[in-house]
Amino acid sequence: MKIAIIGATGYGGAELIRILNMHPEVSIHSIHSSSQQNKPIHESYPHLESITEQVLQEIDAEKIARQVDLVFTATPSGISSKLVPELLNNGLKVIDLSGDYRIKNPTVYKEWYKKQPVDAYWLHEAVYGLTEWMDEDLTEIKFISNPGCYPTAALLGLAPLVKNQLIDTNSIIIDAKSGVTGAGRNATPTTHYPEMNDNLKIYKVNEHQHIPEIEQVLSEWNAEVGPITFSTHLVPMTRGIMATMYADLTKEIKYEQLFQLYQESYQDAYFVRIKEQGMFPCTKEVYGSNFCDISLAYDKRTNRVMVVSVIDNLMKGAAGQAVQNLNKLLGIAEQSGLDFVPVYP
Ligand SMILES: NC(=O)C1=CN([C@@H]2O[C@H](COP(=O)(O)OP(=O)(O)OC[C@H]3O[C@@H](n4cnc5c(N)ncnc54)[C@H](OP(=O)(O)O)[C@@H]3O)[C@@H](O)[C@H]2O)C=CC1
Ligand SMILES: CC(=O)N[C@@H](CCC(=O)OP(=O)(O)O)C(=O)O
Repeated sequence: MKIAIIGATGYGGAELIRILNMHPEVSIHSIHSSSQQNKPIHESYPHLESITEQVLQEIDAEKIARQVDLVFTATPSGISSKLVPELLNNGLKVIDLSGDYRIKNPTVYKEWYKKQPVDAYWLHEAVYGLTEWMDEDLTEIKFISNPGCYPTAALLGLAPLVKNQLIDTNSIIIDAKSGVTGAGRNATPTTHYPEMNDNLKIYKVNEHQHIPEIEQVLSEWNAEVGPITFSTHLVPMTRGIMATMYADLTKEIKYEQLFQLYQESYQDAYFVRIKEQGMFPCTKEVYGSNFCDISLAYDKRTNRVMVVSVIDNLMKGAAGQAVQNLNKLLGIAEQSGLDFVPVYP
């Protein structure tokens, strides 16, 4: 399949180039930028020099549609909302990495993103791409909205508990931490080195735009789920997300039963690895890979369960999951082009 990448100069776009270059069924026909046209991508990303000589091109939906079958839009929220309808109207398939098509209620999107929502028609067209929990036959799908990075880690960690009504749905607390690439390539006063190095920051308290995304999916799984508590922290590391989640169990249940439930829930999920008791995952064990590693603990004193879920935000949290979704769309093995060992240490 021939594909194009818009937003190729960003971290998500560069990661798409890296992994799609190794994909057996895909060729990257063109890469696009709104600000760096006619420049070779390796000027922005020297690590790509030997694998591509491609030059960044303008964003012209009609022209792209004549040349490729599918476009990845690794563009900011508020930009994808304008770009994607144009691409779809030209007959292209699209996998969008932004937050513009994840929230199904336009009023909720506007409240949390502080941006103009897209027309409800396009929200309806978008299939939410949390790959492990998608029921649709994706080979017929034209448009996938890739999940947010934090929601991916949190939802994969909570799914078995919520779907099986094992927790008090009003007791969910998600305490999440992210590496700085989660904020994109442009430095800001919050993310540049002297501010971030040797520092730990909590941010967007009770205001994070991923709150409604997580609540939307949890309540699709279990209608009783109410508002969640979700806190986000910036950690002085490049990649990685750890979501530590707590909830009250509705009945007494042994650790072994919980562990078995998680193993069964993810027995066919190549990229979700359930760790043995006491083997809590760390972000480095998934670094540069599409894996999500999950561990559980049960505190019998409080009857509370704790779930720890780690991903690489640029991979399973963005480009990796987008390629996993492409594989579903192509009807090929979900690990095609993604089957590599994490970088360690
Ligand atoms: N970083 C992460 O961990 C994750 C990111 N995401 C989402 O993925 C998307 C990309 O994120 P990320 O790569 O980190 O962001 P970056 O800020 O690193 O890159 C954003 C890209 O968007 C392009 N862009 C900016 N303005 C426009 C415009 N007006 N028209 C077209 N393109 C534009 C920029 O390229 P240029 O200026 O050259 O056009 C740049 O390539 C975002 O929606 C983000 O929220 C989702 C999950 C995780
Ligand atoms: C570390 C960091 O700043 N992370 C970003 C993730 C943003 C993102 O991925 O945005 P959408 O999913 O909404 O498009 C944040 O917390 O806002």
